[in-house]
Amino acid sequence: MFKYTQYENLVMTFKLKVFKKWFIQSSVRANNTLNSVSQEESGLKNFNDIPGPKCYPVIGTLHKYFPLIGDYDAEALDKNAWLNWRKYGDLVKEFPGVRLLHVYDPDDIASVFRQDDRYPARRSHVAMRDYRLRKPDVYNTGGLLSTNGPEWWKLRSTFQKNFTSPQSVKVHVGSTDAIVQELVNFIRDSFVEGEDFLPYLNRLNLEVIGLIAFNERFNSFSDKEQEPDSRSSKTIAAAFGSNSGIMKLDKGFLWKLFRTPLYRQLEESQAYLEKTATEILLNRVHFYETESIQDNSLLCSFLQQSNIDLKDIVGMMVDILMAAIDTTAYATSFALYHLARNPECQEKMLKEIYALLSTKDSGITPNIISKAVYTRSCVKESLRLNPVSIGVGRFLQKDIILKEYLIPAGTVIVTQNMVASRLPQYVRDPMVFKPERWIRGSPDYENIHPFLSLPFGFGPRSCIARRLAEQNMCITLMWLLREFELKWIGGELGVRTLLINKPDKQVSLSFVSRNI
Ligand code: HEM
Repeated sequence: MFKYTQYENLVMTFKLKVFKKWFIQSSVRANNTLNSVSQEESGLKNFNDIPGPKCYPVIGTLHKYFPLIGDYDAEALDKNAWLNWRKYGDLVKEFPGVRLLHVYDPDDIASVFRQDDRYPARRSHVAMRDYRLRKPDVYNTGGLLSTNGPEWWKLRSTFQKNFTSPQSVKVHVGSTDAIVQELVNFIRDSFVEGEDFLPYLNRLNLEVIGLIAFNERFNSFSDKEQEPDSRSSKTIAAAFGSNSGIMKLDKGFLWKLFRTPLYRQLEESQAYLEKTATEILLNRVHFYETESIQDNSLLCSFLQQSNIDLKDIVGMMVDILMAAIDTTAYATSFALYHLARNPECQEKMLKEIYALLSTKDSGITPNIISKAVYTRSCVKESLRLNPVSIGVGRFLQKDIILKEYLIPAGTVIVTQNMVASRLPQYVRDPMVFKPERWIRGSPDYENIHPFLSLPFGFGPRSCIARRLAEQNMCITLMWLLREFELKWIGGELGVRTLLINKPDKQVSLSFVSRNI
């Protein structure tokens, strides 16, 4: 009979322990979750061991954001993120009121998205959600931006049909083209060199989204509408007023106790957007009832679906006004900045435009956009260097593993794509604006990690209007370059991180007519 010696017993126990650890770790890796497995047994490292700034009871790492004593600037999150990466590495934990993890390595970013839930969640727009849920006469939900879970999917699947399909986006090329011509005429007739160009890009994008989404013209380039108390000026201000407070309110808690000035700013700007949306909606409902005329607007398509509640349409219209104007205007500002500062890229893009748009009378078509490879690469490259958001936020709904650490459910993840996209280990000469790096067949083509630059997010929760936004940017850039030589007459342009990344200085462009 086989007899264990003491020594054999010890070896067997050790082997069993190693096997158990290996078995648990590999089953965890296979399932990518740890729901039923004790972390200690798995040998995974604890979340609290992830490096990060010092955390105190109650305030966590919020002290870093306090004026005077803190070394973080709440409006320079890109810089904070870069400093954190230098100091702590590829994973950085923080506790600014919630358990937060910054993720820099694109392999880890891929891992976050691959392990994402069926209903990917974000923890953002919390105060806006609170505001909307307190107005059940106007809204059914907190809206697409702030809602999570099956309720989010119900909204998303209802509204996304006409946003996302290539066919439904191409329908809007002609109308966008016509509005960009209004901007071109405005620059020729009225733009004064030295003025900030950003407000006019806001007007352009209000006009474009007004027409595409609601079949509504704001006439924002008219003298009357340029007045501060006009409908277009107030709508643009309300969209900014809503967006600019979101992130600070997400981090804070005082607004839960009383109406802080920032919460009141949010209330007022939401109320204005809501008023604009409701007026447009009521006009349209009446119009469609009496005229039964069809148009290509998103609103018309929403109204054609019998199962949509009008309150959900109001919520979606407000979300559109909030999400469309500043984002596209900032993204276009940075693209113009990079093109103006890189005359050789401007030349190449112009060559492509001349080949595709031989005369000024030719309109841009979907076919032209699909052939405008260099233009599209300029958009991509500009969004790599200057994405509208520093990264993508996700609220973990199950435990996941990153770099041998157990990241528990309930953690807020921020993928730091902007910082990573500017690191030499991932991109050659990362700070150089080089559209060719995206063009297959070009000697400068680089096989860039697919999770490095994610300006529109990723997966089922990614930007609902990605195609539309890219199309609008291409049309704007093509006409501005076709008509004018761009020169940058300002200083280096950085970002203010106000949920979305606003240029930190005025957009100082000189437009020299080409007359060809
Ligand atoms: C260059 C312009 C734009 C950029 C860079 C951009 C970027 C983004 C990003 C990064 C997200 C979060 C994605 C994620 O969590 O995975 C997002 C979400 C969203 N965007 Fe955009 N966006 C742009 C333009 C627009 C426009 C024009 C609209 C509306 C017409 C819009 C509507 C939305 C909405 C409603 C969401 C929330 C989607 C959801 O939660 O299901 N965006 N966008």
